[in-house]
Amino acid sequence: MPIKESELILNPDNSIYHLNLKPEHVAKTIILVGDQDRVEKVSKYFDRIEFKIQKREFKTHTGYYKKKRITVISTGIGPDNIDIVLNELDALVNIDFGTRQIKETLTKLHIIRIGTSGSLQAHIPVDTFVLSTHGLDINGMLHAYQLNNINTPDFEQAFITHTNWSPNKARPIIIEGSQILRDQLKSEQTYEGLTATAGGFYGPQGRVLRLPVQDAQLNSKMDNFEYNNIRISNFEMETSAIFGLAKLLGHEALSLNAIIANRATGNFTKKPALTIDKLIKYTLDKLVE
Ligand SMILES: O=P(O)(O)O[C@H]1O[C@H](CO)[C@@H](O)[C@H]1O
Ligand SMILES: O=c1cc[nH]c(=O)[nH]1
Repeated sequence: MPIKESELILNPDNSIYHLNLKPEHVAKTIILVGDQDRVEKVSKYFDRIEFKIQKREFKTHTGYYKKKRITVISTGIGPDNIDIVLNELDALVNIDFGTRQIKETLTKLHIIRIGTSGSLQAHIPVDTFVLSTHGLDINGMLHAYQLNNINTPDFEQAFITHTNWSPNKARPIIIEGSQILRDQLKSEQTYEGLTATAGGFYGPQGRVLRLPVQDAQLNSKMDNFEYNNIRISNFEMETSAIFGLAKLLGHEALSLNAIIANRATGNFTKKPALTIDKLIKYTLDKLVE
């Protein structure tokens, strides 16, 4: 059965609804960034840019870095946007837009997030890089899908018990990132850890300006949680959603974050642009090693 027009939505030019891309516009290696202004900060290092487009917060540049074809796309902020970007990217490579049928031979994408994040550990200072071995999903988006054993129930239960997680909030889900990409992208320059992905920047990450949060102790409970020598390293808003959807759809995904805030010590970087630029260059060079 062809997928209905209301479900697989194509624009009049046959590009996919939000990303505005056609299948020939995407490389098999995808870099995802949150901020649309970060797309140029990646593609300025390309030897050649073959395609550029933007719709809403979703800006795409495809080009070549040292002979490797790479697409860089901005996702905007949050796991809800990751639902759009991952589903549309997968459709671009794995659904025939002419017949509206799933292709018989599926294409596996390599998806790498280059983000910014707040460290939860005093020993992971600002201006360092964290590579996420796992994503801790506390925002709930992935519960819309059949998780098909991609998660780790014992690890999740240990976290729920340790934090006395409120049953009124979405059940936490823990998903491992790609081992292939981890081996490719790690080095002595990267800290490794479990990255918590929240559905908001303030209350959902324990920040208090004027509104009290449901559990004022949650961040300190998170920073001393440990399971099989894995600790929660950092907070941001996309990684677990990328890991979950990539795994369900059969893609490899990893996440690298520049640490711009340290929540344990309360400080914020004085040089966010420089640190992000270093992470971009680090990632591009690792991808072509
Ligand atoms: O800098 P990006 O990649 O957007 O990532 C982080 O910054 C945003 C919040 O300021 C969230 O998207 C968070 O995940
Ligand atoms: O603390 C932080 C810093 C960047 N992005 C986040 O989501 N949280």
